[in-house]
Amino acid sequence: MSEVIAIEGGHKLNGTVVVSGAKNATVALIPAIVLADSPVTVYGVPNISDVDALGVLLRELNCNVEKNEDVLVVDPTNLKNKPLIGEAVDKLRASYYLMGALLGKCKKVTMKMPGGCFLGPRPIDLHIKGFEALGATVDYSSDGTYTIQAERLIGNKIYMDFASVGATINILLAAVKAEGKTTIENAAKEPEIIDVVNLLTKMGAKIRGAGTDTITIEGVETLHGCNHEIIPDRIEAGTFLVIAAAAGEKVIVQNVIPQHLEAVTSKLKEIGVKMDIVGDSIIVHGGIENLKPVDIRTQVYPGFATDLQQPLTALLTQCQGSSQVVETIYPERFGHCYQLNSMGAKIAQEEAMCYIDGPTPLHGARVYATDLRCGAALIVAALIADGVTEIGNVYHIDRGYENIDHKLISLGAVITRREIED
Ligand SMILES: CC(=O)N[C@H]1[C@@H](OP(=O)(O)OP(=O)(O)OC[C@H]2O[C@@H](n3ccc(=O)[nH]c3=O)[C@H](O)[C@@H]2O)O[C@H](CO)[C@@H](O)[C@@H]1O
Ligand SMILES: C=C(OP(=O)(O)O)C(=O)O
Repeated sequence: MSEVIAIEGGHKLNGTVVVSGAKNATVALIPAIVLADSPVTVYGVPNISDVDALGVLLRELNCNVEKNEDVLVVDPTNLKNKPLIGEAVDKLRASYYLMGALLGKCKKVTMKMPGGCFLGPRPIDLHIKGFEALGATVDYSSDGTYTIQAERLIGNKIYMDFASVGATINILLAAVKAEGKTTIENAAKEPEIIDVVNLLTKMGAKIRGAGTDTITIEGVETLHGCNHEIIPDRIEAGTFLVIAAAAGEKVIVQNVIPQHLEAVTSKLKEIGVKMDIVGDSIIVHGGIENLKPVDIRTQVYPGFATDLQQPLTALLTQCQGSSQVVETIYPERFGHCYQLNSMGAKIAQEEAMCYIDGPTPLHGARVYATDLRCGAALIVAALIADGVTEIGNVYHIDRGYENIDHKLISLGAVITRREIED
């Protein structure tokens, strides 16, 4: 059995939507907790399936995990290190943060290659090089399992060929308890990295430079419990800005950090979307009449986020003329184009680019979320399409959007969810 959501297009959205805690921060914060010797309480935890899968993995490691609404308490006091080779590892990309966290805490980790959205090849060579630079040996067995271990972890200077989000966080997790000083150069600067560093600092870690391209870590012997509130999800917020622009009349997107959204708000302004920023809210005055085409190039933060490329592409189908998208992070992240075309869009894809010819009326169809943000793109399209769109593979969407059906229904969308035979 699997689930599909059916969206009846054409209903104008109005009202307020509250953004949840950031998926990409949460999924790193939870593994980071195993480094502590006492319980950590995290507030603002989104109710998404990635969090459920991490709960399974932490319980496999004998951590006590309690979740009550958006509050998560993890007690790692009785942690037992064991190989992570079960199916929960496949459910999300971020299971790989347990590599860095367990290596840092226990000096040994065995786990298989992580899952997550297929966006083309997603190697983890930079993570591995970072662990090796700290003194670890890495064995990769033919069944796809890594064993990473070290007698001692010793701080080092690590230059990353690419400012990878995952490698930056994984090296941080392995280095916080290493002996001496580690410097990560060409580190990623995403807000989620700052959030992880804030948690680690509250746990007693000594880290400087998060949010810049040079992060230094002075190793400490022990880390302890603390309380932490997760930052709002800038990708969920950006998705709702696009949804509001496409299908909204007046929609207030609440609980945002506007600076985190500058790349997407400036593109939306260029398209002609009217928005007002008031404190931690963005008020969007939507409507797809007279939108201007734009060119987008995805980049590392603070550039335009690859995770918002797909939902924005759905809006670009309604702009008056040709738009162009260049994907520099994941050259194959174009699974949504075929699906949008089956709803009436005119998108041509070539290598790491796509060209969108607009405006094209969209019609309801049976489509599939090929990955999480493809699912978001299909939701944008379905809300403005003529008729009913059925979106399959909803489990991708549930990995990263808390309660998406109910959030949209509260704005006036008409959505149902049902199970189907596979
Ligand atoms: C859980 C999480 O936070 N996921 C986010 C994270 O993914 P993730 O951490 O996997 O993304 P990275 O920043 O590491 O990857 C970016 C690029 O670097 C390449 N690369 C990465 C690591 C490596 O060892 N070798 C290598 O070649 C990747 O294939 C990709 O082409 O950042 C991406 C880029 O903003 C986002 O799309 C994902 O939503
Ligand atoms: C690609 C994404 O997630 P992950 O890295 O967890 O697969 C995403 O959030 O868009």
